[in-house]
Order: sequence, then C-alpha cells, then structure tokens
Amino acid sequence: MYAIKTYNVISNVGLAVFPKDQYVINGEQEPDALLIRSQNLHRGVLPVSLLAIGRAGAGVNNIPLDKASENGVVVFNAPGANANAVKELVIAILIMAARPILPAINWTKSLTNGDAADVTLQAEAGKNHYRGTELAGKTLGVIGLGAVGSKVADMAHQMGMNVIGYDPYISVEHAWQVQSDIPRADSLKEVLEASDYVTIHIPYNERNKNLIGAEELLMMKKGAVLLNYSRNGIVEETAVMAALNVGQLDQYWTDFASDALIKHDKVVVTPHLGGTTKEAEDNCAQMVATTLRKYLETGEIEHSVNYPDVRMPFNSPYRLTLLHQNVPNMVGRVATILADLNINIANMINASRGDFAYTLIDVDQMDDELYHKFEEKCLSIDEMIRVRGIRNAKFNG
Ligand SMILES: NC(=O)c1ccc[n+]([C@@H]2O[C@H](COP(=O)([O-])OP(=O)(O)OC[C@H]3O[C@@H](n4cnc5c(N)ncnc54)[C@H](O)[C@@H]3O)[C@@H](O)[C@H]2O)c1
Ligand SMILES: O=C(O)CC[C@@H](O)C(=O)O
Repeated sequence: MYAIKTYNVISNVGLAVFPKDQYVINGEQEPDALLIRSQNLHRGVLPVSLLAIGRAGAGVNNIPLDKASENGVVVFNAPGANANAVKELVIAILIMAARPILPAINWTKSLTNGDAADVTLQAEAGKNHYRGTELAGKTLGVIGLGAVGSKVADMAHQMGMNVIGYDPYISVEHAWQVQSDIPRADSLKEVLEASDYVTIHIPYNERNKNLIGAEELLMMKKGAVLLNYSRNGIVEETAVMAALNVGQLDQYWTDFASDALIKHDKVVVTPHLGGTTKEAEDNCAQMVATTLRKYLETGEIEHSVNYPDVRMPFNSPYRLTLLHQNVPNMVGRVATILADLNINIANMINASRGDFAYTLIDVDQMDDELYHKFEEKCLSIDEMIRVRGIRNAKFNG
C-alpha cells in the first residue's frame, strides 16, 4: 500500500485518482507522498519515507526545493491547471479597478429612509460619484507570459486593450500561445513606462523577490494601477504603499493579505482566490494526483519542477529507479553493479536537470535478496541519492 498525506482542501476528484485497495490517504503509515496546496513546507522536516510531493497548483515557493532534491524527493506541480480561473479573476479585477463597482454597490445598499420611488431618485442622483473609465484603448502591461499571463494578455487584447507583454524567459510552448500581434517589451522599464495597468504573473523565487520596488514604481505612469495575483514577495509592500500615498500609484490590487495592506485605503485585497474555483481545484488535484500515482507505480516523472521529466514504457517485470547527482559515469557504475550481479538490462533511460539526474533500468529477473545487494552497492556510491525497486503490477500472479 502507498501512503498519501494531504494538507489543505484537496478536491475529491483528485483523491479519487488513488484506488482504495492500493492507497491509504491520511492513515498512520509514514507518507510516500504529500499532496498539498499552500501548506508551507519550509517550516518542517521532510519525512525520511517521502518519495514525492505534489503541489495542486502552479507556485512551488512553499516547498523547500533544494532540500527535496538533495533528499531524492521529486516535486510535481500542476502547470496551467488553474490558469483560466486566475485569468477570469484578473479580468474581473481590471474591470473593478476601472469602474468603482464595489463602492457603488455598497453605497446603493446604504440608501435608506425612503419609499421605493425615493430610493430610485437617490440612486439616479448619486450615480455620478461612481463614474468609471473604460479599459478599451488603455494599455495593459503583462509581466510574465506563462500559463496565466498569456491568457490574461489574450483576453485583454480581445477586450480592446493595448497589451504589451514582458517575459525574457518565456518557453517555446507559451510563446506560441501569445497572439503574434501582442508586442513584447525588451525590458521591465519599457513595460512599466508604457502601461496604465500592470499585472504580474511570474513565480516567486530569489530572482523575482522584490522585483517591483520603489525604483520600478517610479518608472510607472503617474496614477497607474498595479495588480499582483502572483505572490506577495514579488512586490515590495512598503514601497507600494509609499507610491499610493503620494499618488504615483492610484490603486494596488492583490491576492495576498498582510496586516499593513488590508488597512490601506487604496489597496484591495482578495484572500488568495486566484485558483479557487471548482474547476481549477478539480483540474489541479486531478493532474497532480495522476502524476504522483504514475511516479509511485512506474517511476516515470512528468511535470516535475526539480528532477528531469522521464518517460519509458514499463514492459518488464521489474524496474529500478535511481535518483543521483549529475556526475559523469553514474550509468557506467550502475551497469557494472548489475553485470557483477549477473542481471541483464532490458531497457534503460537516463536524463539530467541541473545538478541532479535520474536513471530508470528495466530488468527481467529480480528477487528481494538480489535487490538488496543491488541497492546496497548503489548506495555506496557517494553521488547516489535514492534507489527504488518497483514490481510491475501487470506481471503479478
Ligand atoms: N493567485 C493565485 O491563486 C495563483 C494561481 C496560479 C498561479 N499563481 C502564481 O502565478 C505564478 C505564475 O503562474 P503561471 O501558471 O502563469 O506560471 P508559468 O510558469 O506558466 O508562467 C510564469 C512565467 O513567468 C515568466 N517569468 C519568470 N520570471 C520573470 C520575470 N522576472 N519577468 C518576466 N517574466 C518572468 C516565466 O518565463 C514564465 O513564462 C505562479 O508561480 C504562482 O506564484 C497564483
Ligand atoms: O491552492 C490554491 O488555492 C492557490 C494556488 C496558487 O497559489 C498557485 O500557485 O497555483
């Protein structure tokens, strides 16, 4: 039985991916895998039993990736699975930033002391206080043109906005998703200077920490609007409030609450709602549960953020999986161990990603005693991190 431990609310559609006769969810056993959303794993230790972590979402800044890699824990996310939900929310926020919909609704609700006709008259008389502007013809700068940013850019473009994108690290896949008539800025400065509205869709990491600070806010048009539906650490909070106080920035909309931000008049905070739709929660949980299950049962890696993606049809009775550092001659050394044990290789694949690498070896014969000898010899190699043997369920019985 495999043991899965969950944190946060994980959709049942995702949990249903794990057959009850093979998986225990939140039982007593030490976990083989964690399935999480925003749970902060930096604070605890990773259990020794842990083989994998599945993040039912896009951002992985709540996971200690270096520690996971060094311990041979493969981390998966659900790329793009909640992008449509974030896009729809960001478009709604753009509209609410241009039109004072929330204060207008609250004011209308407050109309009292009159008969029906009086309320209608008051509403008509007061509506000019809630005059807005239109998005069509205004310029939207989109920082990050990945799964979310590319969708936001396209939708805003369709709504008549002039969209300018900025993403110096864009993948080929996402580059194809952005309409070719959406211009790309060559620098952050260029996109900030050009835009009436700026929306950020990038991961939080060391490089992007405080990407938007006092200097960048000064590059923006006076009275521009900033949206942050990515992560709080990307925008420097004190700088943003200072820019709001002097009118350099007109409004700041963010999905990430903090004590200071929620008290500021020109900041509107939603409670990390970007991916909170039924569809997105189902998509994320299903995608990551499927990749976790595949990894546990076949060793194949898909959508990992710390180890290379590796696929190999599992057509032998037994598979050996080896997570190791990316150093020369690992495959040679493992092949020698197998040869010394008189085990024939049926199929093999090796791939690397940065400092780490992964090797899958299929063999036709294996028993517990032989496996233990193999494992012991492999783990005596300094750069070997984790060795695992998987029996192919198709050959059982
Ligand atoms: N509010 C929410 O609930 C919610 C939901 C989904 C994602 N997110 C956040 O949004 C981020 C983006 O999500 P995604 O699904 O689009 O991810 P993604 O990986 O598909 O896209 C991120 C893009 O940002 C680009 N990028 C990285 N650093 C950049 C920089 N300094 N300048 C410009 N571009 C840069 C990358 O090249 C990539 O194309 C996630 O990492 C997550 O933190 C939040
Ligand atoms: O799980 C959530 O609700 C948030 C997901 C979001 O932050 C993400 O990075 O995908």
